[in-house]
Amino acid sequence: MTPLLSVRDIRKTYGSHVGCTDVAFDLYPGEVMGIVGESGSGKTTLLNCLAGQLTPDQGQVVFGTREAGPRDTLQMSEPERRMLRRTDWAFVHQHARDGLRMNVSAGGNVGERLMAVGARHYGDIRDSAADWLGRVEISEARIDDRPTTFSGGMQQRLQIARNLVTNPRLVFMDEPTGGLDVSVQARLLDLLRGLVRDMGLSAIIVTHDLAVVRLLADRLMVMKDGHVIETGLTDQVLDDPQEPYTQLLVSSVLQV
Ligand SMILES: Nc1ncnc2c1ncn2[C@@H]1O[C@H](COP(=O)(O)OP(=O)(O)OP(=O)(O)O)[C@@H](O)[C@H]1O
Repeated sequence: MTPLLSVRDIRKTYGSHVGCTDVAFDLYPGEVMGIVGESGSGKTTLLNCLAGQLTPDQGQVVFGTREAGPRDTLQMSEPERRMLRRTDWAFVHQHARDGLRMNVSAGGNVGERLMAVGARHYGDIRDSAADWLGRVEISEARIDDRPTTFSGGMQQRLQIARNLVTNPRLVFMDEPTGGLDVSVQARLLDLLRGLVRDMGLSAIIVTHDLAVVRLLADRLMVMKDGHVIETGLTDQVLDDPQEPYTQLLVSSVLQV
């Protein structure tokens, strides 16, 4: 099987400080990769390099595009990358306000993504938006309301609907359940797990919450000081960690 994403030799420094280095892995279609590690280990830096939001100092990120097959996204022009972000890629931010347009209605937030990929028929767009609101457990009656009137959990579910409505090939998620109440997190996680399974999503999820990767990720990368120090199947890494650092992480001794 051809990988959906092939990452080679990624390095990103901030001056003399290493953000992440020596990162290489393949992600296959339908696979969910979790990236875990304590605060400052380089998770977000890596995710942003992979998602084209940060330019690494070196490396390759070859992605299987729908339109033109495998392409090194780091060699693309900015307009090409922008197009990818609107079509094949999706990015779920930790803070829903970073991924939503807060002064546009819930239906508009979802419909806008469809229009960006060419949908023009108002009735169809509204129907899809209503359908997606239902899929993320937001009442259709709220379709004309702005996200500012939603709870944090609802905003996050709306952000997920906005991201998934166009059927992206790869979803990047940065702490998707972070900053929410514990009970809200559990519900969101459950919803995400259902969507990942039903849609056969390919995703890369950064989190410090091992419960999130336990439920969602097929494979794990553990990061420390900008390096990937352990990789493997999620259950294998969490149940039988090989590296002392991973053992600390799993036993919750580290503050992550
Ligand atoms: N814009 C920046 N300028 C300088 N150093 C940075 C910058 N962004 C991140 N770093 C440093 O790079 C390292 C990796 O940071 P990064 O945010 O990727 O870690 P993280 O694992 O995502 O942490 P957190 O879970 O707290 O978000 C850290 O030492 C951080 O201080």
